[in-house]
Amino acid sequence: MFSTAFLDLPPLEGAGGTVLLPGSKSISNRVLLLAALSGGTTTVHDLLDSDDTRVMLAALRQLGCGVAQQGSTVEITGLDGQLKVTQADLFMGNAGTAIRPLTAALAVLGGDFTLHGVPRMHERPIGDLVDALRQLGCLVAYTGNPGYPPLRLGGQGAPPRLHLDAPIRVRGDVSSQFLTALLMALPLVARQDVVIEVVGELISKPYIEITLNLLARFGITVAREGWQRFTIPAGSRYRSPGEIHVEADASSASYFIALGAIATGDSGTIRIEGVGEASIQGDIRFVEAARLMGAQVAGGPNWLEIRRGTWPLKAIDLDCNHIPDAAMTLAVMALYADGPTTLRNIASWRVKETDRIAAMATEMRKLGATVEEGADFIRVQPLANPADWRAASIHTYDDHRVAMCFSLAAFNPAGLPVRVEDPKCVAKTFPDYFETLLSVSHTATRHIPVICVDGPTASGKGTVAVAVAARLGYHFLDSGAMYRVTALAASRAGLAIDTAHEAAIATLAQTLPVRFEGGKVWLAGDDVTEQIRTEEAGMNASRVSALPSVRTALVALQHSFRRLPGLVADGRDMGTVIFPQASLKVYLTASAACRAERRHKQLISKGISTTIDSLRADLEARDARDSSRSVSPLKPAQDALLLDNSEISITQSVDQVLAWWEGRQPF
Ligand SMILES: Nc1ncnc2c1ncn2[C@@H]1O[C@H](COP(=O)(O)OP(=O)(O)OP(=O)(O)O)[C@@H](O)[C@H]1O
Ligand SMILES: Nc1ccn([C@H]2C[C@H](O)[C@@H](COP(=O)(O)O)O2)c(=O)n1
Repeated sequence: MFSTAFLDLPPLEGAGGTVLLPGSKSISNRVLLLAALSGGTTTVHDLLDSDDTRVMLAALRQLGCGVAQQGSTVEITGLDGQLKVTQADLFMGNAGTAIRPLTAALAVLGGDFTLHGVPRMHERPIGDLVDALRQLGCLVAYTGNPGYPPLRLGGQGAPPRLHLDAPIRVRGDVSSQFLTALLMALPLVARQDVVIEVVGELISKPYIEITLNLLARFGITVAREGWQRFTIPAGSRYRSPGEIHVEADASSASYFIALGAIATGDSGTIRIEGVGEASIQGDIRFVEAARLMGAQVAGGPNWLEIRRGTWPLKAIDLDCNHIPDAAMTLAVMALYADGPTTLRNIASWRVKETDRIAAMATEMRKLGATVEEGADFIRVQPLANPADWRAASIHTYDDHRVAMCFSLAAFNPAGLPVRVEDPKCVAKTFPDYFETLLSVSHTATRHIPVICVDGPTASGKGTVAVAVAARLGYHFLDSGAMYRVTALAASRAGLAIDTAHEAAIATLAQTLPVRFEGGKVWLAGDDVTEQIRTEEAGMNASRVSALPSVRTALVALQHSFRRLPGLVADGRDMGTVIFPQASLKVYLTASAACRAERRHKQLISKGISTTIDSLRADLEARDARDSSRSVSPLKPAQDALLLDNSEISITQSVDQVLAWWEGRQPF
């Protein structure tokens, strides 16, 4: 997951490949609660691992359920319809799919519970559900603003006396989750037939279909008359199915369906695995909307393949009540359409993670689009000409879907980058969204930004480059490590590091079995991270790096680090030879005295005893060799910015490089 303050997506062009999507949030949280309310153990496969499912799992643990997790498989040992713990304070984060059904289940079971969440959760309405529960005889109190969490349930010791004779009326026109909550809670107390009547036009019906489908898997068959009246039969009792698989998330699939429709087709198709046309999730009908806009979509029971069809996309005018979450993706697709697109009947967007109509309109305007918004619709004018697009920093409102949707703007024909603020907000449903997107997206190499940090030994290049890469979410290339590993490989092969063995060492370097992984360096399966860090290894690296054929042999390996979303490269010739077109080049230096002192401290902290004088002599010798060799000598690139950090801290050095970088961005 990208935990950076922002993620700059370079302009993207093509896309192709296979994506395996995380499990559906709606199914995951429903299944967890149903398993918790059933008796025995339910093994849940392919569970989504996200903020919202973690919130649910934590609550279930607090309530006394057994939770054993191994990767994406979780075993839940349920409560068999009885409370084990009768008092708890439950944190619900911003998970609507957790707070609503838990509120209903705990309210009918009795006990004394408080449920609260993040500030935005306390702005999301829950009054219609509370009204229905109070009608039923449950004790529910608002401890903050009336109509919104936090809530206190029960508190009077004995379980509530429920009035089950009359139909329980619940509004269905604000959120279908209130009905879902009742449908999941009432089987716990169905000593007689229990009837729920929906007041108003029920929105998001496909989510109710998911609920009914999953209830059936757990032994509850609900009778339905249209979408107004639901009956839970007397004697209903939860029965675990033993094992259950969670489908991949159809709403998450929408971004990759859109990607296939937008990205230039010559890179092949986008294949999605884990969800297909037979999905029980309502958002699978996004496929129909994407086809209307011109996408070519083929599919099977649990896979989809998408490629670009009509281009530009076709504008649509669509009632999106049946696909409220995925419809946000259509709004960004509309930027690539042949006319204005209107998405209607989306009032529920206003009470989601953020006011999504306002958020989408505001952020699309930043991209240059003309957007009209109403209480329950949004109309988007396409950005027909490349010149109409603007580079924008997209605010994401702690809303995973805003972040994911706007990543698609990086395919703009103007070749502009897009900044996505707070990219970690995707953790709500798809923690690795950006990694997945970038793994199937392509762009011209020249679009992938590179920051070069060159300089003499112990100037702090590595330290600064690693920190800059971490702040930007970029890859990091430690080119010195390649020469160090080559020197080690040569000595393991019994080759003296001299011109007589240049060809043999270059051949070794060409196929060097080296791997850089999680801060570790592996040579043919051996962890050589520490071994290549000694002063002797540095000196050998300096010698090997003076051999021209060895340098040539390592060029392709260094270039291979230039991957999306960007690279920070540290070395001696990054800016002069390896990445001469880099977007920013920094030449980092410090006085020899200062560098010797730093290296001394570094080695002492590792328990290696040495003297400052000998270190200074070594590093001056190394500088001399690196600067005077015939090929790619150490020197600042002509267009490098010089930073002498003798008198400034690491933080100041990093901030300076980032400030220079920021100064070159168009946002
Ligand atoms: N202002 C500073 N900027 C960067 N590093 C500093 C600074 N002050 C102290 N250091 C320390 O200097 C030491 C040397 O830094 P580092 O290993 O990053 O240098 P380097 O240039 O990559 O060296 P080499 O070329 O030998 O790999 C580190 O222990 C680092 O923490
Ligand atoms: N781009 C590079 C990187 C390194 N070298 C050589 C010269 C150095 O003395 C040696 C070790 O580098 P370090 O790990 O200390 O950065 O490798 C080079 O020639 N070109």
